[in-house]
Amino acid sequence: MSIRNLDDLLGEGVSGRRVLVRADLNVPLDKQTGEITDDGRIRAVLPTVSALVQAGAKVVVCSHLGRPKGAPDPQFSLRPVAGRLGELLGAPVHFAEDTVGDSARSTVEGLADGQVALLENLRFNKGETSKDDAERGAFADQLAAFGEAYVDDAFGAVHRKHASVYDVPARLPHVAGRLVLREVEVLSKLTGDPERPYVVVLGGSKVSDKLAVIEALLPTVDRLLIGGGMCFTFLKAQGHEVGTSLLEEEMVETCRNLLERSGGKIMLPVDVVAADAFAPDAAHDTVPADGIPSHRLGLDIGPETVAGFAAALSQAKTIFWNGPMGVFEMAAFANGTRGVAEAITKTDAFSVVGGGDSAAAVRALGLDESSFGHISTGGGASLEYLEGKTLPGIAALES
Ligand SMILES: Nc1ncnc2c1ncn2[C@@H]1O[C@H](COP(=O)(O)OP(=O)(O)O)[C@@H](O)[C@H]1O
Ligand SMILES: O=C(OP(=O)(O)O)[C@H](O)COP(=O)(O)O
Repeated sequence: MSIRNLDDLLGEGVSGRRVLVRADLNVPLDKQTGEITDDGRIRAVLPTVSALVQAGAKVVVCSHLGRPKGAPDPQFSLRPVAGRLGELLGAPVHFAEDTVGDSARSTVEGLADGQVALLENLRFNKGETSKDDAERGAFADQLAAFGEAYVDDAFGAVHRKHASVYDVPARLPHVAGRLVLREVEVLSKLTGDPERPYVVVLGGSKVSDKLAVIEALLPTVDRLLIGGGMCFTFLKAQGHEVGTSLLEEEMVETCRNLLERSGGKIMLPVDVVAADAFAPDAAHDTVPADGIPSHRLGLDIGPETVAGFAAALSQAKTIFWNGPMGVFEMAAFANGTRGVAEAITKTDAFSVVGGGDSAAAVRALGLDESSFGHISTGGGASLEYLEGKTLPGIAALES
């Protein structure tokens, strides 16, 4: 990568300088208690933050969490993340109650050398995600005022043309952090000439984001296995009823075209676990993929599908997996994700798992992380990288 990195910045000396770090601290939270259920993304940014602390910088960390709608929303506050980041760093993290307002200004001004602040959720501000260049730019001006240099370590968000990712680096000396550098190094192994068969597994719930990627990936992969919330739009495109499962009605036609042009590369579930409700204790059964009852929703792939996916994976020499196969957070619907993950660990393929929730699933299911070649912090970001797209966050670092 022909971009400057953290070592270049450290080499210039950062003692006493304010350094703005864009991190992806979008961690899963327990819906009831609000507690962090997986701190992998916080741990992933520690090498960068710790290096800056040790070098005596005043470190101002910013991130998004979830998808709030451009205004403060307490359920998406980064406050619990500040606590956890402080525990992991072994020093308190000063939390600003807003992102660019009075609290942020006084928190940043109060930082001593080697101290860390975390600003409140970037997406509490309309300017962060705005499609309007001027609106994004105005927010980027405010953010950039908090730093004398900018470090992008938010690999999970490099595919977003957002103010903190795309516009701030145009306003400050900028470098890639340790995580971004490592992710790009590993993923570039999959874009060159991956050893074949190359099998991609897709699931999760960000259906419309990821459907767009399939078209670009199809020519480069040998097999594409589709489960999770993704699969129902495809099953519908095959003419099956999907009950109340996750469905992108406006993408059904796109999926029909993809299936026609896929040359048989796409493998869909043959059975699914269909439940009465989106709840851990909901009544559920395994049903054929073409027989989902109208009042039920598919929350996992079934055992026959797992066996078929495992057989396809056993042949692979390169594997990329993004998106859980079911609602793994609920034990009743975790078997598909566990089955696919275990099948991946049994192969001798070079395997990459990408995505906040996919990585969290690997850990939550107690799988051995070292059985995978690489666990990426970005799902959508790694998919778009594999697509060969110029990612806004990377392009901004290059310029
Ligand atoms: N059949 C399904 N219906 C609804 N949600 C699902 C289904 N399968 C998986 N999910 C959900 O998808 C979420 C992860 O999706 P996504 O954000 O796309 O993955 P990642 O973060 O790994 O990129 C998980 O919270 C999981 O519960
Ligand atoms: O969780 C994320 O992406 P992922 O689910 O694709 O891994 C990133 O934090 C980006 O979040 P976004 O998809 O709301 O922009």
